[in-house]
Amino acid sequence: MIQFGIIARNFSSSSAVQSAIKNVTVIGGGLMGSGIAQVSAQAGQNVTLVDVSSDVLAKAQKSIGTNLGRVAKKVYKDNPAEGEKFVAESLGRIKTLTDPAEAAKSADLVVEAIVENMEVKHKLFKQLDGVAPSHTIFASNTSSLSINEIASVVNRKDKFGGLHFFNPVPVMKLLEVVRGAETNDATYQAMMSWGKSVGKTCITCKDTPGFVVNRLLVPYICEAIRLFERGDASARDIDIAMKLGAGYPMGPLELADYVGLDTNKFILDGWHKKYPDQPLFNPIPLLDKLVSEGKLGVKSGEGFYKYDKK
Ligand SMILES: CCCCCCCC(=O)CC(=O)SCCNC(=O)CCNC(=O)[C@H](O)C(C)(C)COP(=O)(O)OP(=O)(O)OC[C@H]1O[C@@H](n2cnc3c(N)ncnc32)[C@H](O)[C@@H]1OP(=O)(O)O
Ligand SMILES: NC(=O)C1=CN([C@@H]2O[C@H](COP(=O)(O)OP(=O)(O)OC[C@H]3O[C@@H](n4cnc5c(N)ncnc54)[C@H](O)[C@@H]3O)[C@@H](O)[C@H]2O)C=CC1
Repeated sequence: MIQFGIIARNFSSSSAVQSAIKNVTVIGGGLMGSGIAQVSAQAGQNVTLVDVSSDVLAKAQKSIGTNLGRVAKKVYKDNPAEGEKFVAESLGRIKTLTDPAEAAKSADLVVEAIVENMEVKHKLFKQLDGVAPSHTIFASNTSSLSINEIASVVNRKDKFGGLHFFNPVPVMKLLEVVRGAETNDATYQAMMSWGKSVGKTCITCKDTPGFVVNRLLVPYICEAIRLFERGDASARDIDIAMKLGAGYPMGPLELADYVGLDTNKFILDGWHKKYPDQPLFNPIPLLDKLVSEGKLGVKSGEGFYKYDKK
């Protein structure tokens, strides 16, 4: 059962974890950025959500409203008026912009959640480094890229780290806090307390491929795809096995479809290129085939399973 207890404590009692960070700029208003903006706003922070696309921003505001409504229904089930107030106040703390430089000028913390591409991330952080106040902490929500490599283009390497959230952000309780080679103690502590202030349980990770979760999850999903590819079991049986035999909320092939097969492939290919001697990161012909056919999972309507298009 999903519990919103930690989230609820953030705005409903004086025991909420305090963070010195009050102004958060989230760059990228897609799946992850909208969730990060939501949890920050519901914890009482001033949020600027940035995307290059104003359509994406409009969509993000709509989905944040819906998801805040889900939280309110649960937390304020006996007091709907208070729930409506919570939704309106949280939404009121989120402003949207299409210019990252403008948004960084008043930020205590910038959390980047844009496309998983090193060059694009470099271009963004280089620009931000020139305009953000000197105290501003920069963090990336990257799933698979090196934090040190992303940070290599900024001068404030001591104020740079990883804040890796999980999908769906409002529900998943973990936050991986990644210390880069030059992340200083003050930045690390500030990231840890900010993570707690938005209701997450934080763990500390080194800047290694996939940090903790994805280093285990990616090979696990890949082994499940290989097992299916060999014909050792059906997709449904593999998923049932891991749900009922290992207690996972989703089976590995369902999860691969949920995350996106293109994302799975992108991560695997990147790691294979970087670590060619690691057999766990070898390409998987079936995964390559599905992606080349446009079968990307839930978002395209078909992956290992078929889905109704929304
Ligand atoms: C090679 C691979 C590489 C990885 C690639 C990179 C990705 C990364 O870097 C890291 C990641 O994020 S990995 C993915 C991590 N996420 C998971 O493993 C999700 C596993 N699934 C689940 O936990 C549940 O099925 C789940 C929570 C999704 C749905 O739960 P249920 O099955 O119980 O379904 P519902 O009854 O619909 O939902 C339960 C409660 O949660 C609320 N909810 C669901 N989705 C939500 C969303 N998007 N936003 C806000 N609330 C949401 C839902 O309302 C429901 O609440 P209640 O009705 O109040 O219980
Ligand atoms: N999808 C997932 O399950 C997870 C993804 N991540 C990571 O989070 C990041 C974002 O992933 P998603 O939210 O899934 O992607 P997404 O594709 O849903 O959203 C990315 C957004 O960034 C915007 N964007 C691209 N370049 C930009 C720029 N220069 N300035 C401002 N906005 C820009 C795009 O318009 C898009 O709306 C990636 O680094 C990904 O690896 C981390 C954890 C889980």
